[in-house]
Amino acid sequence: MLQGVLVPLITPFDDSGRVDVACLERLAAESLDAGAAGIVALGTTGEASALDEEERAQVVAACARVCGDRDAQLIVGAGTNDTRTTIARHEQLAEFPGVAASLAVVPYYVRPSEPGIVAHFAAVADRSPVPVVLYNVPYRTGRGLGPSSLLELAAHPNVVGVKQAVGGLDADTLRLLAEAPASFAVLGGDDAYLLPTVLMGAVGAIAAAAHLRTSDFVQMVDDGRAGRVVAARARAEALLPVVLAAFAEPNPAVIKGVLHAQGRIPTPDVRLPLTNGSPAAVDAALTAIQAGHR
Ligand SMILES: O=C(O)C1=N[C@H](C(=O)O)C[C@H](O)C1
Repeated sequence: MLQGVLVPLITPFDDSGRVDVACLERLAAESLDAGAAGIVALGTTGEASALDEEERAQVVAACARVCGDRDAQLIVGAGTNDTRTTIARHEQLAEFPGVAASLAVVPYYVRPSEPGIVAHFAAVADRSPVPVVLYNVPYRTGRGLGPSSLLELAAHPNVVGVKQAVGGLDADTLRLLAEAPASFAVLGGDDAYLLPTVLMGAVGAIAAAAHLRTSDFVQMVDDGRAGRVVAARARAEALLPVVLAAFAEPNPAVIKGVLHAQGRIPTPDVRLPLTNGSPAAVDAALTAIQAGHR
């Protein structure tokens, strides 16, 4: 079963704007060595929508190599806003050994009905060679899934979890956590609310801010899952300024700026329509990271 902290890796670009595969492998290895249970390739943070097919394949192959070496969980973003394309992206995952699951976002832009979204995911899960994790992120997609639809999909044998990112710990999420079968992994997807979500039953998290202070995120989630509430809360409070700073501008601009300032990636560049993190936002994040180490 999927569990623990998974880092949705940024995609590093070199000076010529190409994907820096060696750097990506290093970042994946650093995250896993710091305690992350796995990696998400081609997430929002990985700028998947700005990569072409060849680049996407490079990223998945690199992450599969590192996760394979370390026996770590690899989830690969494969959702689009069209059912046929989403099925095709899922079928391509059969070429990569060791993919634990796909991450399939609620179809964005077209604003389907909730039954339409359920039918979309059922069609994808029917055909996918790997288990499917739903990605419920209404503030990005314009549409979301309520608890009844999520629980209906949780009964599909090839739907194994959800990354729940609804902008808070709301009553719908509490109902989902209370009623989901034990085999269905609810993963927190809002970095600021990870601990409360874990305390109410989530088994892990997909958190972009875990690029920074990875081991603290891992410890916080471990403590939360084990019921060590005082320790977990202290760590969550210490990490909150890091999370707020990381998301002060559109993700992953600030995280890339920080990783570049730390010498971990060759450029801080994101691809348009995103723009690079401002120096002020990157400095504020570096200060927040440093403060938590004191
Ligand atoms: O790429 C991801 O997966 C994540 N993306 C979210 C976003 O950019 O909205 C943030 C979350 O931490 C993980």
